[in-house]
Amino acid sequence: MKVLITSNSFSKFDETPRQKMLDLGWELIGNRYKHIMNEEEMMGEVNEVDAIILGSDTVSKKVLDKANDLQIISRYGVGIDNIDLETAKEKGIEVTVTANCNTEAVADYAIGLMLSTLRHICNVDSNLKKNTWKKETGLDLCNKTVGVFGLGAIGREVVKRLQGFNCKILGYDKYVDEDYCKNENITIKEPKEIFKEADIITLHMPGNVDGSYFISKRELDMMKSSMVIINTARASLIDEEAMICALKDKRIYGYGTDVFAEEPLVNKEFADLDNVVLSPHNAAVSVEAINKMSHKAVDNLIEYFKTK
Ligand SMILES: NC(=O)c1ccc[n+]([C@@H]2O[C@H](COP(=O)([O-])OP(=O)(O)OC[C@H]3O[C@@H](n4cnc5c(N)ncnc54)[C@H](O)[C@@H]3O)[C@@H](O)[C@H]2O)c1
Ligand SMILES: O=C(O)[C@H](O)COP(=O)(O)O
Repeated sequence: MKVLITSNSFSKFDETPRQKMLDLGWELIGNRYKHIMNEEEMMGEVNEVDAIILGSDTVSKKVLDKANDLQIISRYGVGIDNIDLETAKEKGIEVTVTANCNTEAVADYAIGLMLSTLRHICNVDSNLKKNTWKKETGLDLCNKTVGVFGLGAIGREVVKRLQGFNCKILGYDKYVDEDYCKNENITIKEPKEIFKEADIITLHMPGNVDGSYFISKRELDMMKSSMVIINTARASLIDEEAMICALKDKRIYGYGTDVFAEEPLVNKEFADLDNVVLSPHNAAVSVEAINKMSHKAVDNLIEYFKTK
C-alpha cells in the first residue's frame, strides 16, 4: 500500500495517525512541495499510489487519469469541491471526508472574524503595533439579525454561538431540516429575503463548482449598507470583483473572509481596503481539529481497506 499525504498539517501534533499506517506496513510519501500542489505536481505524485490523504490540492480528471492504482481519496477536511467527483465515481474511487472534526474550530473562527470585522480589531491592533493610538468605532454583534446559509455541522455550531449573543437567526439550507429550525427558533427564509433583512450574513454551505455565484453584484445591491458578510466556506460562492467594488464604495460595511478565489494568492485590491479582515484558509487548523482530522483521515482508510 502506497499512501500520498498532501496536507502539511496532517499528524503535526500527534504521531499516532502516521504511525498507525507505518505499523500496517504502508509506504507513506509526502508532499515535497510544502504548498498546495498544482495539477502538474499532483500528476507527478499519484503514479502507483493506492490512497491519498488529501488537503486542498485539486484532484482533476487529468490527475485521476494518471492515478491508475488509486482506490480511495481520504479528504483531510470536509470540502470536496477540489475533487472531480464524477470522474472519481466513474473510476470507482471512494471519497471520504473527516466529518465533524473541524466543525467547532471553524464555528469559533467565524465568530472571531465576525467580531473582528464589526469592531475593526485587526485594524486597531496593526495601528497600535505601529505605535498609533487610534480608536475605531464599530458595530455590536449582540441583538443583531444574522442570516446563516447552510445549516449543517458548522452552521449549527455557529447558530449555538450566536444565540449566546442574543441574535435573531434567519436560516437558509437547500435541504432544510424544519424540525431543527423550529426547535432552535430559526426563521427559514429564501436567500433574497435574508439578503434584504439581515445585518450580518455567514456562509456555511459547500462551494459552487459550476462557475455561478451565490452572492454577486445583484445580491450585494439588495443588502443594507451596514451589512457584514463572513465567509469561512468557499470563495466560489462570492463574486470577488463585485465584493471588492461594494467594499470600496462602502455599499456594505465589511467582509471577513478565510477563503479566496485563487488560493494561495490574494487579490491585491483587498490589501488597500480597511473594511476587510483577511485570513489564509486558517479556520480549520486549531490543534484540536488537526488531531481529530488526522485520526479520522487514517481511520477512514483503514475502514475502507478492511472491507477489500
Ligand atoms: N475555512 C475552512 O477551513 C473550512 C473548514 C471546514 C469547512 N469549510 C467549508 O464549509 C462547508 C460546510 O462545512 P460543514 O462541515 O458544515 O458541512 P455540512 O455538510 O455538515 O453542511 C453543509 C450544509 O450545507 C447545505 N447545503 C448544501 N448545498 C447547499 C446550497 N446550495 N445552498 C444552501 N445550503 C446548502 C447542506 O444541506 C448542509 O446542511 C464545507 O463544504 C466547506 O466548503 C471550510
Ligand atoms: O474543507 C475543509 O475542511 C477546510 O476547507 C479545510 O481544509 P483545507 O484547508 O485542507 O482546504
